[in-house]
Amino acid sequence: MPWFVYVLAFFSALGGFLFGYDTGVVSGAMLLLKKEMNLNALWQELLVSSTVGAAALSALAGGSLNGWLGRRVCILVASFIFSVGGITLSVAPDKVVLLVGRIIVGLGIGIASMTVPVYIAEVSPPQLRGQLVTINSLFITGGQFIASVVDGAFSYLRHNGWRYMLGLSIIPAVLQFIGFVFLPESPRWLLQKGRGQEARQVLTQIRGEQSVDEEYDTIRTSIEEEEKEAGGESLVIWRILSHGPTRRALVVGCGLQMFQQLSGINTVMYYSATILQMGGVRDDKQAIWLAAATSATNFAFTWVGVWLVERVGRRKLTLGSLLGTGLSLTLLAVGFLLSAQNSPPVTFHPADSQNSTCRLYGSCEHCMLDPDCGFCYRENGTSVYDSSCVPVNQGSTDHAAWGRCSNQTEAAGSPLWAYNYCPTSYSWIVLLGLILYLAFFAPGMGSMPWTVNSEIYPLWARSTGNACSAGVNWIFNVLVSLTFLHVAEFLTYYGAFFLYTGLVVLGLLFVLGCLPETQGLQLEDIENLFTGQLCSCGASSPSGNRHVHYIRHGSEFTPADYGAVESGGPIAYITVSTTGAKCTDTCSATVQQCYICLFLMFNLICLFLQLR
Ligand SMILES: O[C@H]1[C@H](O)[C@@H](O)[C@H](O)[C@@H](O)[C@H]1O
Repeated sequence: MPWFVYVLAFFSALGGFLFGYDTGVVSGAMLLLKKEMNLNALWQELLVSSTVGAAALSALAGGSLNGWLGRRVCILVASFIFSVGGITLSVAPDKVVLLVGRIIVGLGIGIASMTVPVYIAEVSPPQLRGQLVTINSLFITGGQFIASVVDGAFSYLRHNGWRYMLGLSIIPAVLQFIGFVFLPESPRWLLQKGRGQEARQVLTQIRGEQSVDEEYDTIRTSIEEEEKEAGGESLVIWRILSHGPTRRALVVGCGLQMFQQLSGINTVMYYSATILQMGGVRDDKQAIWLAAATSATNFAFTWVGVWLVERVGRRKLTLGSLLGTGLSLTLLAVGFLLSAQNSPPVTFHPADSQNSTCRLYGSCEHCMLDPDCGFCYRENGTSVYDSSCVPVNQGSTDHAAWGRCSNQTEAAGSPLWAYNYCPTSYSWIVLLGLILYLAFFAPGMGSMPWTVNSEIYPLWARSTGNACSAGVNWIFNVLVSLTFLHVAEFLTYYGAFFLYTGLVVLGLLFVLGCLPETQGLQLEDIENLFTGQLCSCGASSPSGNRHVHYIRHGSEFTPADYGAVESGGPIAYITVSTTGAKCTDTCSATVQQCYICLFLMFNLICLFLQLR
């Protein structure tokens, strides 16, 4: 395979790296920022979620930008925005400029997240496409990993450390910008815009020695057919919704992105430090480094996805991943449940706690679920004693508002402060669940939604389809990560993780019924997988869904006639048809499973509410 396609994949995947870096780096930067700029909870939330919110908006807008300006220009625009954002953040004199910088970076992330997979898919040969697009996911998790290491390294720099953390993203952004000044546009986009000559040149450049005539003709014919079929001047999104196969592809693409976020990946990523603290890691620095180990696990297992995607295919990889993710979430939930059931009681009621609500809680579990309270205790080996529930300091959650935990010292025998977690001896189950969760999630659900979305839409709908699905990903990202603490407050930690398990089960049914296998097919052939009913997609596979009819003078060939075809017998024509066979059976079974699942989830939630 010519090396040039790898160069293209590398430079475009730098967009994925920036996506991962900028979303990952903020947690460590926030630890320093909140002290240096005296940020209250609202400002901290604003600085974290403004980026994700801006990414959602720009991903949605990126669709028209992509169709209009092309993939290359969009990647150039995104890397320019990343550079401006990085510079703004690193020189920010106050929190308002910081907020502006975070919004600028978010705009870049949104455009990159929807353009890069499309560009890579369009320049890749079919047999390598899955692997090359999955490299983008590898760069996302790689960016998150490097961000956590940078966070760890600069956390020792009390003053201005955050400037380096946030500003370092300028390097890959500038590198990508310079690279794309010289790299070519997607040949498919060029052909769509009627720039056939340039498209042929680019294709020849990317494919090296190989002849490009066949590929060029396939793309051109399919664009001509698409134009006839999908024609009209109406809005692309409207054309997608009124054209059966693309509508189904959109449902599958958005559904996958939604379930990726609903399986709770970003609560696990953002709250890994809390989960690790439950595991007994109390030191801030140690927690930061262990959080780096969490993102390293996510990164390491994304490699497994890159390795497996062209071996087992997208469908099996996603199904296996969802199954493992569901089981690990159950383990996480059980770990939290056991910790809650064995939560240390409150044994000490300080005299000055009279008018605080914290004094009402009888155990650490209830105390830590209230964001205004924390648990102050002493420890003797594994047993907890002299424990109280007291208000947290509003300026920093590292201390109590008053009393023995308000002025912590490292001295032996001094009381310990736990905010957001409880000391427990079941934390190893939670840690094991966390590692297994990432090991199963990363290779499939972490990367396949991006990979599958880059290939399931016909060219005319590709930019808009990817914009919508990336937008859905970001919207659910905000929803899940912003609601986690409230969900945990209402359902407890174990309830929240049981809820994610239920959602993963729904995702499993969705993938089982709706995700076709796209491995090895030309981008132009994939639309055919969506011609049947939505729920029959799962029955399709590149070979399984194709029924070849050899027809001679109106009658079908028998296997005995096969030789006649090969020896040039009297064949009238051959049709290759894609079928949505067994739709009704699969469909009603899937619907039934969905109802049962919803019913079970409802029961589980009721049970937790009663348990509380
Ligand atoms: O595919 C990525 C990846 O799995 C990341 O770890 C996660 O933070 C993103 O939200 C997701 O889109």
